[in-house]
Formats: sequence, structure tokens, C-alpha cells
Amino acid sequence: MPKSILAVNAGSSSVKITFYTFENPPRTIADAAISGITAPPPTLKYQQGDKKHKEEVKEKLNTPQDAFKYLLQRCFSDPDLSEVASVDDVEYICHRVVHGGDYRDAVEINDETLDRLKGLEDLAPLHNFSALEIVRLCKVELPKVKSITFFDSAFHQTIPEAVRTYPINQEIAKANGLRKYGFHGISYSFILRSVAQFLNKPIEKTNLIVMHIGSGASICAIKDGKSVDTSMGLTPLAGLPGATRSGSIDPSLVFHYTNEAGKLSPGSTSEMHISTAEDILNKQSGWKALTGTTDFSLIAVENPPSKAHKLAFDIFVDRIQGYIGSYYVKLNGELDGVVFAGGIGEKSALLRRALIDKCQCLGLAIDNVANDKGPEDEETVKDISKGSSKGPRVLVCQTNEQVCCFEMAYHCACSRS
Ligand SMILES: Nc1ncnc2c1ncn2[C@@H]1O[C@H](COP(=O)(O)OP(=O)(O)O)[C@@H](O)[C@H]1O
Ligand SMILES: CC(=O)OP(=O)(O)O
Ligand SMILES: [Mg+2]
Repeated sequence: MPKSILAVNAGSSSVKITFYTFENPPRTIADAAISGITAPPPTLKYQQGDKKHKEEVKEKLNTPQDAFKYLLQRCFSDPDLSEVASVDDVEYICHRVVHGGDYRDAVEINDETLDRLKGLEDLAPLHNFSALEIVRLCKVELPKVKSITFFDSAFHQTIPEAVRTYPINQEIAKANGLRKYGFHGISYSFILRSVAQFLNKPIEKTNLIVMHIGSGASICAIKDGKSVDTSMGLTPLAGLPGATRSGSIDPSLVFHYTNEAGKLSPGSTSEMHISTAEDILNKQSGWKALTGTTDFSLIAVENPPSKAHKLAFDIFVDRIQGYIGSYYVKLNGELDGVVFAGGIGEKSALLRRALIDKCQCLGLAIDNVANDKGPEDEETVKDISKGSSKGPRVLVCQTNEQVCCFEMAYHCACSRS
């Protein structure tokens, strides 16, 4: 029986795993995810063949490693899942890691690379910590399986110097790696490839403005198939607001917020050096601070339940509109399409309509019926532009970070054998 490849996407509040057959083209064997680790009880979503279900998890899962172990066990013990009955059936584990510093490519994990990645943990403690804890766990508990890490930041290594450099003391900036990195790159490369194919254009001639908007939200300007700017920065906090993140604010706000802000947060461990300010801006801001909910589907409604919900919606539209205007100019108006992706981008017709209405001056227009319908389950890219529109296409892309990790691992494996 061919071995499988396991792709892992660990977030601060969720862990998703997918098993694929190690063959070309790959076939999904099973998909499992735990969400709500930080807001118990956690929920399990499991899909294997036609079997699909969702359940509340009774066990206590305090960390992403607990969730990962639970998911593995759940898959290995499923009598219908004979293709992955134990670790012996796994050839590679591909881990999505948000911050890869200066790494341009995927990295195979060994003592040296793991040490280098540890050095990056402070730059994205909220994201990298959980992913690397799972990498470490795999190294100890599944020592025979090769782990490869794929970085969200790698796609943005093409961002020009004047865009990625912060105007601060450059010696300090270089010594501490303080620059714009940008994230969601695994998703952007999947979207770029899918959209270029949909538009029947070579990737290296494709110009797009892509939004990956979910609980974490960012936007990217792609020129000739390369990232030339993105809204996230040194960390995933910069740019657009999100479920619990403030997005860009005046940095001085930190010093006026509370006098506790600069101290280590009570949630900080000896390995996660998070200040109260980082904790507030990353975990206690965004939709949660404005409305009490982190669920944008309760905010993006025709009749918002409160003024605060309406304000949260309007803030999001305003910030995205600002980036679209700026990126349109950066791309010299030579734009093939504007693409919506991520949980909100793929599911909220209301957000798409409100935003495109505000960008009409760029020639963007949508077909309301196509927009309301959104993409079908198996439809990766859907065109929702108004038929008569001569402007750039408006598209929805159902992104898939897991499959992208798999494809890269497959590519690495093929090029080595
Ligand atoms: N119909 C909808 N309308 C608006 N927002 C939605 C809808 N469905 C899901 N969402 C939002 O999508 C978010 C999840 O997006 P996703 O990209 O999956 O998140 P993550 O950043 O955790 O990977 C949810 O928090 C929810 O707010
Ligand atoms: C980079 C980032 O913000 O990731 P996520 O949206 O999964 O939190
Ligand atoms: Mg995500």
C-alpha cells in the first residue's frame, strides 16, 4: 500500500490535519480538525470518504499538541481508515509555520533547522509557538517520519526593499530582523496558481489583488506572479483588523493604553515572551473588542443587531478599501482581478457587495445573483463580475493551505528520489 503524507495546519485556536495518498495526483484520505481550543468545549470536524460529522470533544484539550495527538489517534483508530492505521503508514509530515524569517523555501526538520526556527519564535509567538510545539512532538513521538515545514512568509520574499524596510535605525533593524515579512503566503500561492489557471494566463503574467480574510485577515498585491506588497508586517498583527486583532494602529497607542502594557502578560510562559500590549492587540481587540463576538457571520448581516456590529463591519470595509486603492496604484492600474478568499471572503456575499460598491471608480462591478450564490462546494474559483464589466474580474477562490503543503512535499520528495 502506498504511504501517506500528513499535512498539519496549527493555529492558536485550531488544528487541522489532512492525510493524502503519496501519489500523483494525490487523493485525500481523511480530513480532521479541532477548533475552539481557546474557547472550550473544542469541536471536532471529521471527514473520511462520504463519512462526515461534527461533535463536541469531551476530553480536555488545552494546547494545540493535545489537539494534534487527539486527531492522530482519532484517525489511526478509525476501522474504516485502513490506509492510515499507524505511524508506519506515514512518509512525510508537512507543517504550516507562519513565520519563516529569511527562509525562501521549505525546510526539512533536523536539530540544526529546529534550532534556527526556535530563534524566530519571538517574532510570532502567538503563531509559531503552537506549530513548532507540534513539530517537536512529532520529532519525539514519530522519529522515523520526516517533518518538513512550509512558511507563510516565504511567498513574500519578493517584496522590494523600499516596501519591506521600516524607517528605523538600520543596524538595529538588521540585528533583530525587524522588517516586513508578510503572511498567508501558502494560501496566496494556491490562489495565484488557481486563478491564473482559471483566467488562462501564465502565472508570471498575472496581476492580482488578493484578500485572505478570515479570523486573521490580510491582502496582497501580486505583480507578474510575485508578491510586491502585503498588509501584514513583522508579525501578523499589522494591516487589517481581525477576529481578535486590532490591525494597524498608531504605535504610540500602546504607551497610552494602560501602564501595565509593557510588562509580560500573565499568559506568558517561560518560552513565550508576550507582553500585555501584544496580548491585548492580538487577542483582545478586533471584532471581539468591538462587538463581543469573534464570528463575522453575526456582524455581516443586513440588519446588524447593534450599532457596534455596524461599526465593526464599516471599519473592515474601510480598511480593505484603503488597501485596494493603494495596491491598484502600485500595480499601475494593470490588474487582472480582485480575489476574495478565507472564511469571510468566501462566505460573505454582503461584505463582497459592500466593498465592491466602494471600489466602482476602479471599474470593479459584480453580478448580484452570482455573488449571492457564491462558489459551489467543489468550485475552486468563481467569477462574480458583472457580465458587462470591462474592468478587472472579481473572483472568489476557495483557498486550501493543506493541499499546498502537500504539493510542495510531493515536489521535494520527487526531486530527491
Ligand atoms: N457566512 C459568513 N459570513 C461572514 N463571515 C463568515 C461566514 N462564515 C464564516 N465566516 C467567518 O470566517 C471566519 C473563519 O475564517 P477562516 O479563514 O476559516 O479562519 P482562520 O483564520 O481561523 O483560518 C469565522 O471566524 C467567521 O467569522
Ligand atoms: C498569519 C495568520 O494570521 O494566520 P491565521 O489567519 O491562520 O491566524
Ligand atoms: Mg487561517
